[in-house]
Amino acid sequence: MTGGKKMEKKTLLFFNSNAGDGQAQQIAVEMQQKLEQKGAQIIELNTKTRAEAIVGLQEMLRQKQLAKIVCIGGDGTLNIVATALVHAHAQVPVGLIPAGTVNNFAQKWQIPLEPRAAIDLILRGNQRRVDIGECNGTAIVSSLLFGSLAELSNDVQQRQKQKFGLAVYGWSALKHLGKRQSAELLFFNQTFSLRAKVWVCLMTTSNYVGGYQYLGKTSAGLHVTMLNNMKINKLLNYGFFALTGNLRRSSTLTSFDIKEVIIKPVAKQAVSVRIDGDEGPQLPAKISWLPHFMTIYVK
Ligand SMILES: Nc1ncnc2c1ncn2[C@@H]1O[C@H](COP(=O)(O)OP(=O)(O)OP(=O)(O)O)[C@@H](O)[C@H]1O
Repeated sequence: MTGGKKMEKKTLLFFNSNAGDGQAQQIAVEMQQKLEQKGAQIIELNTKTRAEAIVGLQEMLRQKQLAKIVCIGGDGTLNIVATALVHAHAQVPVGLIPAGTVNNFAQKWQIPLEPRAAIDLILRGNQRRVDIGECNGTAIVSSLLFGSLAELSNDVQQRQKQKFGLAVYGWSALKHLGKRQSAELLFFNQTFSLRAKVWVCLMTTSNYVGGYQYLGKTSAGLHVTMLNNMKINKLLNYGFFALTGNLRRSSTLTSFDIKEVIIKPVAKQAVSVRIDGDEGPQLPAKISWLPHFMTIYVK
């Protein structure tokens, strides 16, 4: 800037009063004081919907107003920030104060679940770049899910999740087991193609899902795990290996790591995708791995 005073970059405090048990707003007040004591200039973004929040954030990123983003919420809230970073092709460091129900991303990166400890970690300033994914323009910070399990998750509302916790997914699964059909899908990129009947397909950016380590050693890329048909004996086998962190040793699964893939239903069938716990687009979808894309504050 010439002639005038150089505009000082600000810290965006982005929070979601719907996340977890609804404490994010209260946490935000305390975090604002802590950040201001350290000399940060705080701005907030007040929006009503996810779509509005993405557009608002994108605008701030384009104007290069932000020194950092402090995000208070779970994976769904962090996904809004990451999606705006993807749209704006921007690199602004992101600090996470976990206030969700599961907080998978925070557990993976050992970000303290206690807000004061999380803000101290951000203030220490240690950063690293982490891998995320992208599906038709939406970021994937932790996971993408489609198939019967994803559809039954669509039946679970945030209100029920806050009241009953994760048990609502188990209840919904029991209600639907046997009712839903698998979908015949084509997975392809420039070097591979696979046609499979899929009951459920999970893609993750790390070896964590639902706050637990479910995979051991993995190679570069998004980690894909598919259940091709669902019977109760398969479910038990799958559960055993998932709980012991060895999901890929289960004989009932197809799994691989991939950097880019297009997924299309073979017939005209509506298959919706869930990303980081929120309802996402329908297939077909182009899914890409974005290595070292997002800068976060870590221990
Ligand atoms: N600024 C916002 N405006 C509207 N909706 C938002 C906003 N921020 C987040 N949301 C939505 O609120 C819902 C809950 O958020 P979030 O996923 O962070 O919490 P959670 O579900 O309790 O946590 P977790 O994903 O870790 O289980 C999500 O559907 C998310 O998209």
